[in-house]
Amino acid sequence: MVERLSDAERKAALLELGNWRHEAGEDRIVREFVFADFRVAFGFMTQVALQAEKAGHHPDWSNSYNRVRIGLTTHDAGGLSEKDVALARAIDAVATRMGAR
Ligand SMILES: C[C@H](O)[C@H](O)[C@H]1CNC2=NC(N)=NC(=O)C2=N1
Repeated sequence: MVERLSDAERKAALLELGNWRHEAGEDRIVREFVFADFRVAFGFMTQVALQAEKAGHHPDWSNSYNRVRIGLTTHDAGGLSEKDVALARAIDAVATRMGAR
């Protein structure tokens, strides 16, 4: 079973990720992505879904037209784990390729 990140590990991860915000209550990280239109936003979600399946780790997310809001936490660990950090990195790479702002 994957371990929850310590305070120091979480702080280091947030510094590295940069664009993600920590929600202390649920111990999760969140980021909102804005794309050119719905077609691009949905393409992004499709790419992220494939990565999530590959990782066996899945985002909590919502979509409204060209916006995708993503929350990451590890239910099994009761908070943030290295799996969330790894998925956030992968998500950021897809978002950059797809011109997110
Ligand atoms: C059995 C399966 O691997 C687990 O239920 C996985 C699936 N995806 C998951 N995704 C997330 N975000 N947290 C989990 O704890 C989790 N657990």
